[in-house]
Amino acid sequence: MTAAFQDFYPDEFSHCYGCGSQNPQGHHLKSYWDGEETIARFTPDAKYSGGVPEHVYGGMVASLLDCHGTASAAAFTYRALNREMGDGGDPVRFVTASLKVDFLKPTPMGVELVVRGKLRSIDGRKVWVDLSLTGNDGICAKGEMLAIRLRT
Ligand SMILES: CCCCCCCCCC(=O)SCCNC(=O)CCNC(=O)[C@H](O)C(C)(C)COP(=O)(O)OP(=O)(O)OC[C@H]1O[C@@H](n2cnc3c(N)ncnc32)[C@H](O)[C@@H]1OP(=O)(O)O
Repeated sequence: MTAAFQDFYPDEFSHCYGCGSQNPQGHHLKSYWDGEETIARFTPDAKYSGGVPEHVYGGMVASLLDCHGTASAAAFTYRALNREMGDGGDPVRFVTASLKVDFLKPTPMGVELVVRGKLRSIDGRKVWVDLSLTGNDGICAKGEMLAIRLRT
């Protein structure tokens, strides 16, 4: 089975509620390559409802974009450096500096959501990632992230 980007985060940095393997209460989001883009799939539990039970609340949508975006920034950077995650070199780690979310339509509950990341640009430690979240009837949200590479 293919390892997810998050599987390569060092344990001491894997406590994120959205994607950390060391957080037993968290969502454990997993991000992968899909050609030149990145992809993650997630089906929120019914307790993450928005105004009505049929819709997912916006914080969950933003959280999925957030975690997939930083993982994608790391993956894009490894690829740009012609490196592999887990290659034994200095780990490439990112945090979110800025995340803009456009909520285009309600996100449906009870279906698998698909989150995609596309590299816009890499400028030194700054990586811009374009994000989208799709339900069963098209794109529900779009995001723009500026991720910053942590100094090692
Ligand atoms: C840890 C590894 C695993 C992580 C996995 C889980 C991640 C899940 C996603 C998250 O939820 S991350 C948590 C939410 N994010 C944070 O808590 C980050 C808080 N902010 C910081 O720690 C610092 O502000 C940050 C590391 C982002 C930047 O501080 P630095 O001192 O390293 O860099 P600096 O302030 O010099 O900024 C670097 C460049 O980015 C630019 N920049 C920083 N913040 C910006 C911003 N908000 N908007 C636009 N540009 C920004 C800044 O202008 C500068 O541009 P230039 O190089 O061109 O001069």
